[in-house]
Amino acid sequence: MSTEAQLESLLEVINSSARQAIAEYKKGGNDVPTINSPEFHPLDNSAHNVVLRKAVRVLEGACQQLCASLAPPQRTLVRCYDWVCVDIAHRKGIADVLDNRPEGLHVNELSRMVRIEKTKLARILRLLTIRGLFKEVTRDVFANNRLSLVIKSTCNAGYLVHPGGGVELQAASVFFDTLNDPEYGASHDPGKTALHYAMKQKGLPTVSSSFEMLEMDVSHPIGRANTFHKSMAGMGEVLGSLSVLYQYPWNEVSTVCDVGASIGAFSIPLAKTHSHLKIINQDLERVMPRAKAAWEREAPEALQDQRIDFVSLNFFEEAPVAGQDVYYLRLVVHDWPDAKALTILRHVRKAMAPHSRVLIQDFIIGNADRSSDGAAKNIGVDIAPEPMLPGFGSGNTFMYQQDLIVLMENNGKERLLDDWTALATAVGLRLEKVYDLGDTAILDFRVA
Ligand SMILES: C[S@@+](CC[C@H](N)C(=O)[O-])C[C@H]1O[C@@H](n2cnc3c(N)ncnc32)[C@H](O)[C@@H]1O
Repeated sequence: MSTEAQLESLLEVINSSARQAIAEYKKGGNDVPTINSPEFHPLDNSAHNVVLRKAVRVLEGACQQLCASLAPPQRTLVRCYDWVCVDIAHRKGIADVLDNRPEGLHVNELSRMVRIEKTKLARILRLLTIRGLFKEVTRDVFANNRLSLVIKSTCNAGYLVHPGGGVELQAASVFFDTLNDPEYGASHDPGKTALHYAMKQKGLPTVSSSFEMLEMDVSHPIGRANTFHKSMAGMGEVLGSLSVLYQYPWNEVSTVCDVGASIGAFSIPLAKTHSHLKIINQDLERVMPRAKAAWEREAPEALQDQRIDFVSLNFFEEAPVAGQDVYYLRLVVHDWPDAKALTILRHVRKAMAPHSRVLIQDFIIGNADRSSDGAAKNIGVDIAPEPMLPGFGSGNTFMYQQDLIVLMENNGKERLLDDWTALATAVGLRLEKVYDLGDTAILDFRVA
């Protein structure tokens, strides 16, 4: 394909994916949202939006690829502080203050309420408006819109920007030094990461992985128990991962063990949607009280009907409860380097009966040379149309960001399909099928 033909193809991909997204929004007689829409669209909080998510994955990837092709390269290199501003807006509760004020609020008044100097606040908010977050109604008057509603304190997604105590910021700020350090740079130990490097520099006690920090006293400079579990629920919302509730044939199974369940951000909705399932919530002992409280609050009927059990587990030391139909690991394996991931999967394999399945909900990175596209497609992975970058390019930005976050925190990693099958083969599992959900995927493994 000539270079110009490649750009023409990208334009076609942009056009067709945008039209597909518009059609999805219009289903059921709804309007298509615009950047100024003041309210959520019914699809925004729906678990039935896989087609939309897949269209947007293509649209975002192709748009960015076209811009990066046509822009002077220096221009694409600019540093981006959007997330710093999102974090400030979230922690200051600006979307809450603007709630039910469609006419907006002058920055002078807003500044008084959230205690940020007014000219600085206006500049922070103005940067966010170019990303579609908040609306500048008239000069210096800001209002909520559909995007800013997502960072109200009642939504979980905002917590993802700052899961707690600024851990990510601290790790990122020393990442360069960590990579150059003779001890940390080459290490794949989950206790020798940029995060640990930052802690060492501050003279803080060492921990074996970032999860140990969750339970540190909240007065600890990087303790973060309070917001981490909310951020996990937020992660589910950002990724639309609950679409699995409708995309997987749950009628084929009766028992589910949620391994590394946290407080049940996946298994509570699972219990509510598929009431025939008996579920076991397994995580570290210290997480159990918080998990029980979440189930009592959000799914008391499951407790009453004895459809949920809580069994503590250290998946590096022991196997989960034996003989369940499904072992579900959502965003767990990506936290760990291969050696640790193998230990977890070996323990899960040990618990499995011949009929058991392991469902891993995680990310799949596209292969750069596209040599395995055919095999991936056959097993259920969507393939980006040519001439898009493999794996949908920046249509999968969140996945590549996660790859860096788990690297900086635990030496974890996102994996190619080949990496997943290699891990599985090593522990006596085979990949039966992949369910591509647009952002994450479900890898369905069976006993080999
Ligand atoms: C990234 S979170 C995912 C939580 C949950 N699966 C979800 O998607 O909401 C990883 C979970 O693994 C748990 N975890 C970490 N180390 C563990 C261990 N050694 N044994 C069992 N669970 C562990 C953490 O407590 C945390 O809840």
